[in-house]
Amino acid sequence: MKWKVGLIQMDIAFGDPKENYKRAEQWFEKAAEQECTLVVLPELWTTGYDLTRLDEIAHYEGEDALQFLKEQAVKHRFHIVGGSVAKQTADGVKNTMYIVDKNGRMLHEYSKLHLFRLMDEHKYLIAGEDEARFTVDGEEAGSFICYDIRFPEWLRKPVLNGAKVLFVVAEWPLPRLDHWQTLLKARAIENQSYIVACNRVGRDPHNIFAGHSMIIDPWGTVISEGGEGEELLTGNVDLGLIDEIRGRIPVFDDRRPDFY
Ligand SMILES: NC(=O)CCC(=O)C(=O)O
Repeated sequence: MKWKVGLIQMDIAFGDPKENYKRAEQWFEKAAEQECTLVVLPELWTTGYDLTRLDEIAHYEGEDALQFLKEQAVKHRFHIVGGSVAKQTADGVKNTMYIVDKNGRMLHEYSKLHLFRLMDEHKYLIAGEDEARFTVDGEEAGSFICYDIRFPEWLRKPVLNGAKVLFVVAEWPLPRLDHWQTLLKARAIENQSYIVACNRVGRDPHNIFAGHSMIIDPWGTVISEGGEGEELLTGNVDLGLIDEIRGRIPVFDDRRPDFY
């Protein structure tokens, strides 16, 4: 399977879903012009980290955000890894990613497993308990949200069940840009998998965000990397490369799971 992926490295209007829908719609137009076949949005792309106003701005059961993603996918005939949105549930608000295919079918829902205390997530959000593994175009993949990438054992899990590409959506601040780049490269190399990671840019009242969205191949080579401004970052993902790399260094055959 080959995809032309488009990473929407956008700025996000703080606490203003209506404005962010408009912006996302324009980015989707650009992705269609570039003939992308799979498009990725960043974390919390409708609200940003306006956590104190979630009562007002979180999406009731995620419904309107999911509907928007489905319509855009059908309109442009591409798959969408829908970043994440603040989903209001009966138990509290989750940081939730939706993945929809080009026919407007929801393929997968994943809520962030690891809440990031440094940005107060633990005070306003509840953690998810979903599996990270899903299938798109018949290919196994994994879904992760930002801080999740610091937990290698969590990214390993879908890979041990066949995942070849790991999608990451983020609002990762600039002061830890080197962590972002290093962790993503390590996750690609150790898992011999593609990493497709979309980060936001711009600033909110508390943070400046790093951009530097990345597409990394299973050898750890960075195929495309964004700068620190808004852009649609594109690159080709060829899942045929996975078997070649895993054959070159057979890490998965050489594991000693009896010891760990
Ligand atoms: N939104 C996040 O989860 C940020 C994670 C982060 O910045 C980190 O250093 O980890």
